[in-house]
Amino acid sequence: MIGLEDAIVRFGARTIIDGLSFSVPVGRTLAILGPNGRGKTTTLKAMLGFQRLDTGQRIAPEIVGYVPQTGTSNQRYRAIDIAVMGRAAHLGLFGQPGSNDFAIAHSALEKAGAVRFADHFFDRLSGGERQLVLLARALATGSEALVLDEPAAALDLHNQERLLTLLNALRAPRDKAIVFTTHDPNHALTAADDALLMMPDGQPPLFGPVAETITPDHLERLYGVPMRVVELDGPSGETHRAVLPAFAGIRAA
Ligand SMILES: Nc1ncnc2c1ncn2[C@@H]1O[C@H](COP(=O)(O)OP(=O)(O)OP(=O)(O)O)[C@@H](O)[C@H]1O
Repeated sequence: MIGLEDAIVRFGARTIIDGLSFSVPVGRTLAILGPNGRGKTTTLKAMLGFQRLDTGQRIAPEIVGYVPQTGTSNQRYRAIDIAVMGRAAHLGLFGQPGSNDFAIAHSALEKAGAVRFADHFFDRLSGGERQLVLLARALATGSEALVLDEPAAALDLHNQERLLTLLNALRAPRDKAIVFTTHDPNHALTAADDALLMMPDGQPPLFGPVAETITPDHLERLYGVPMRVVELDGPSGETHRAVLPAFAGIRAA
């Protein structure tokens, strides 16, 4: 289980998180959505214990797999070395990773679809490739909780589809609590059970199953953009619901 209970976070005079409560049990996936600067990353950091709470409590297991937003790195580590860092919490203060830790890291790179650049230097990888390596590091922790900050942000459409397939593969055994942030409501519809909508202008957040939270009305309030629902045929004939901003229909000048 991972989440927050009555959490308040203030930066100076600004209250970014105001009495937020939600929890994600093992077996469920939560998508967090909200406008830029609303507090999604701050919420993840609060859950991870990287951000101090003014009041309230974090709920989290001792080890959490965390995939931060991709940053740059000038450290000359290979992808496999980054993945094996996920084992750090199991090694003790001066412990060195052994062959078992490297085997776990290698298998995590395989799961994340990043094994082909296991021996490449991290700082030479593209933003999307780095994100896959950081996902492997999170998987290598073996934690029952996985927290991903905008995992699709640097990915092209093909790799977004791969990431969503991967998130669903991680979700399928129902043995992890998974939390990810996204700016695309369709990612929530595709790969999450629940959604937390961090509404603007001091409005209370909405938390619940995606079928009840990812609706045009709520999304219009969330982003201030008119939204439409479209029904799409899936590969095996089933119907999928997708949401589109109305600007997707704007005629080009
Ligand atoms: N350590 C800090 N000190 C002061 N202000 C901060 C700090 N960290 C974040 N903020 C501010 O808190 C607000 C929320 O930031 P946060 O990164 O959580 O937003 P976000 O919803 O993840 O945004 P985005 O969608 O743009 O990534 C922003 O206005 C940010 O500038």
